Amino acid sequence: MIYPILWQDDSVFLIDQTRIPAEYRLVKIDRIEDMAHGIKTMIVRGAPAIGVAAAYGMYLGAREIETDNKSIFLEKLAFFGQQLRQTRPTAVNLFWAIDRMLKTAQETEGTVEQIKTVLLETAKTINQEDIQTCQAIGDKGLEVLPPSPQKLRILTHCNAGALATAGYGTALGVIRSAWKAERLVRVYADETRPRLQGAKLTAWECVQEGIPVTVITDNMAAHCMKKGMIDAVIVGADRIAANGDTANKIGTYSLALVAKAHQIPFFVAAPLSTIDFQLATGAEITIEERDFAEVYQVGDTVLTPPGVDFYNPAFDVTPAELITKIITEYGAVNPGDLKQFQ
Ligand SMILES: CSC[C@H]1O[C@H](OP(=O)(O)O)[C@H](O)[C@@H]1O
Repeated sequence: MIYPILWQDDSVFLIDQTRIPAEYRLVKIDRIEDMAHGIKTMIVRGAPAIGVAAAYGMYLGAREIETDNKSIFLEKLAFFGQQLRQTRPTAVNLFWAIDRMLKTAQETEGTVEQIKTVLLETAKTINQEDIQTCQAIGDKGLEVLPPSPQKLRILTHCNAGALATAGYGTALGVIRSAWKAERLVRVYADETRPRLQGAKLTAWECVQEGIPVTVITDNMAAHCMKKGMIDAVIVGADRIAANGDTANKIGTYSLALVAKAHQIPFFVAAPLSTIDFQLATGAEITIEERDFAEVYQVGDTVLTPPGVDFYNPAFDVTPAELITKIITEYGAVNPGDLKQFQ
């Protein structure tokens, strides 16, 4: 199993996802500012993984606070929470995890040192819960995959795998469960410009586990669907609004439109913690805009001439009506039926 975040020897170790597949390198994180940097620079990325990383980050911050006064401790901890909130705006898991750690600290009786101990245990619990949730999503996904007699060819976008979670993955979790159940023949992985999480991370995960994978460029997806090469599309999510509108990696919306045009089922796989009931529709979801260099440069190669302008939204919003089902750890639901979980 691939675990992108590990607690070991009193430190957090992150798989440096900016180095995969060229190099498998662990980064040791001892301070909250380094965890904030790791989230912002996408050493660790993926909505659930960001939440777990933030939970450990909150403990690392708590560990740095030198006071036995609970009020002062909580005040400083809230400041650290603000630091982590400013790393990336779209994945709701980040904010949910910070809030859960703050609430735990506020509600825990005892000395500051005892609270710190409880915070570490809470971060570990959040980590373990996410792995179990992803495994449940994976297995629940089997219930809604097309019942085709032949094994399925599933297209996915970006990386919603073990690397994007605490382990096992959401979209790739369904793919892993389908592979284990001998329901899958091949994964088609969109490379996913501009950061290429599909070509680099999803492909790496599949190769690690012997799952046949074909990497395609994002602009090949429609052609593959038209040629009858794809039986289903499964993607992850960063934030889902109450009406089922879903924010996910840029390019997901166009993939959903193309799937609809070819009458191919389009699934979103995500834990309940990704649903933001504070937002009525996807129009209210903040879309992160990232450094233009991600668009004009691949590795050391600059793609464009001087003098051009850029736009780099990291996510887009797929309207609920383009989503066949949202696969959660409690089962697959229609996008318009999320209120049952509120
Ligand atoms: C398991 S959902 C992961 C989700 O996060 C990714 O974004 P990023 O790589 O920028 O963190 C992408 O939207 C995935 O679907």
